[in-house]
Amino acid sequence: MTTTRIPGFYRLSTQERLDIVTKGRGLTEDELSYLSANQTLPMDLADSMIENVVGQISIPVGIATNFKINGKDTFIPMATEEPSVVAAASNAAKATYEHGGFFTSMSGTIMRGQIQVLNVADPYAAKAKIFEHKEEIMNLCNEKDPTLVSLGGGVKDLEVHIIPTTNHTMLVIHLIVDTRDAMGANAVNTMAESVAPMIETITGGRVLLRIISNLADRRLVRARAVFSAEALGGKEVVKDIVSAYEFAEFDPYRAATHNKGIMNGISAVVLATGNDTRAVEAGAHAYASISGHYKSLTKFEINADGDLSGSIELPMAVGIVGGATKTHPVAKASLKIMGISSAEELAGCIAATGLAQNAAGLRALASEGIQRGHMSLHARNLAVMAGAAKSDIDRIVAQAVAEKDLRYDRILEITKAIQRGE
Ligand SMILES: CC(C)(COP(=O)([O-])OP(=O)([O-])OC[C@H]1O[C@@H](n2cnc3c(N)ncnc32)[C@H](O)[C@@H]1OP(=O)([O-])[O-])[C@@H](O)C(=O)NCCC(=O)NCCSC(=O)C[C@@](C)(O)CC(=O)[O-]
Ligand SMILES: NC(=O)C1=CN([C@@H]2O[C@H](COP(=O)(O)OP(=O)(O)OC[C@H]3O[C@@H](n4cnc5c(N)ncnc54)[C@H](OP(=O)(O)O)[C@@H]3O)[C@@H](O)[C@H]2O)C=CC1
Repeated sequence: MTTTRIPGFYRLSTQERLDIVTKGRGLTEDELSYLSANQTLPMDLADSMIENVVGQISIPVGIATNFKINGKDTFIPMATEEPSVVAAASNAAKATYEHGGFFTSMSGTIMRGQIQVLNVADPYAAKAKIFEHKEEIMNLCNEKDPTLVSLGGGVKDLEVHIIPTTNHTMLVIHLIVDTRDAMGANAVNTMAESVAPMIETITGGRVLLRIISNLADRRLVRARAVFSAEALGGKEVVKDIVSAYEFAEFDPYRAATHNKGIMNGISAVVLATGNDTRAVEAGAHAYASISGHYKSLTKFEINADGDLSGSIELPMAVGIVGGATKTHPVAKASLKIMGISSAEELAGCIAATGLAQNAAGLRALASEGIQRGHMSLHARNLAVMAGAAKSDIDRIVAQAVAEKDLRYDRILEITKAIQRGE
């Protein structure tokens, strides 16, 4: 197994990095070409993915290093436009490596499909009738997806919720569906639509919406890791990181930013693997407020040795089949780079990345502040904006960092001075 603990990976050329990742992962010439040389999709493929296609936008894919997940060294592909995100994830993962890295678990691969029923005169009696017909309802749903059922998935149970609203009391039936290695929205929506007429006959009501819920609270992923106090800058920094976390736990204004930091990591891996970023983000934020109070998705504590003990828990509706996961060539290559063979394994890696990302952000915030690390990497973008030649970028950034002035105006001045030969 190739180690992911590769000091100075970021100082290598893109070709050297690609060679390391390819080694032992067996990427084919085609996969390599989509990842690096030929970065655009064939237009016919793009046109078959979404509607009204006129072009494509490329987002860089970086590899986060230093991740050991459930004992396995794992390269993490991250698709993001934001500088310092990949560096930060690698940095925090480095602090966990000697403590065994990240450990993950999953509550299952269960999604909920909701069927909204209106105009039911006697909702409690209708609820009882639904359960009398439970087997019939489940069988009809499962007939719609024999592949999923043959893989051990399909509808496993039903729930009936009675929801009083301003104008009506609604009956909402939940199909509890095991979607295995698929995210499952199409599979669940097909089932919910197909069973709607039967639900109307049983309840005497009118079915309106038939759709998956993105609050995937039966598809929870958990990850934990110990971050070395020494690597984080000492025991005082660890204490301050815990205080920073407590701020997010009790103040929604801070929690929104704290969780944004987590999603920097999560959405980047979700995107790199061709999964639905909106579905995961909606699930994460809904889960963060499930107690009625919007909170942190992570927890940070000080363990008995004085190191930082971090954990994360959130819904993770991602697949390795379905959606764009098998059609987008870079998504397929990303799964191969990670060495992933199940949706559950992918969810664990995504949660570990979110946890690392958050720990890195909090470490910076609780010590030197976010701007040094983030802005010194963002300064490269500013130099490009200022019209710098590629060969001048390192020099411009080094000068701005030395001056501790990373404003665009100053970078523009430095760029112009270098271009004048000064
Ligand atoms: C940026 C660093 C990592 C520098 O940190 P540093 O201490 O200067 O790094 P270092 O030179 O000591 O290197 C340590 C390790 O970091 C990695 N590393 C170091 N440099 C690079 C690089 N250029 N490219 C790739 N990887 C890099 C690399 O793994 C390296 O290990 P090594 O390879 O040497 O064994 C650090 O300052 C950091 O973690 N900052 C946090 C940045 C961050 O969180 N960015 C996210 C964007 S800001 C935001 O949106 C979220 C936020 C913060 O608002 C959320 C919140 O409020 O909670
Ligand atoms: N609210 C939301 O989040 C919504 C999201 N979406 C979109 O839905 C898409 C995801 O839906 P999804 O149902 O996952 O995609 P697909 O329908 O593309 O794939 C799921 C299907 O793949 C087949 N399959 C083959 N192997 C497996 C396996 N090992 N495990 C599970 N299924 C397998 C199954 O049956 P079979 O072979 O019979 O197809 C299954 O129904 C995403 O593109 C998402 O953006 C759509 C609507 C709403």
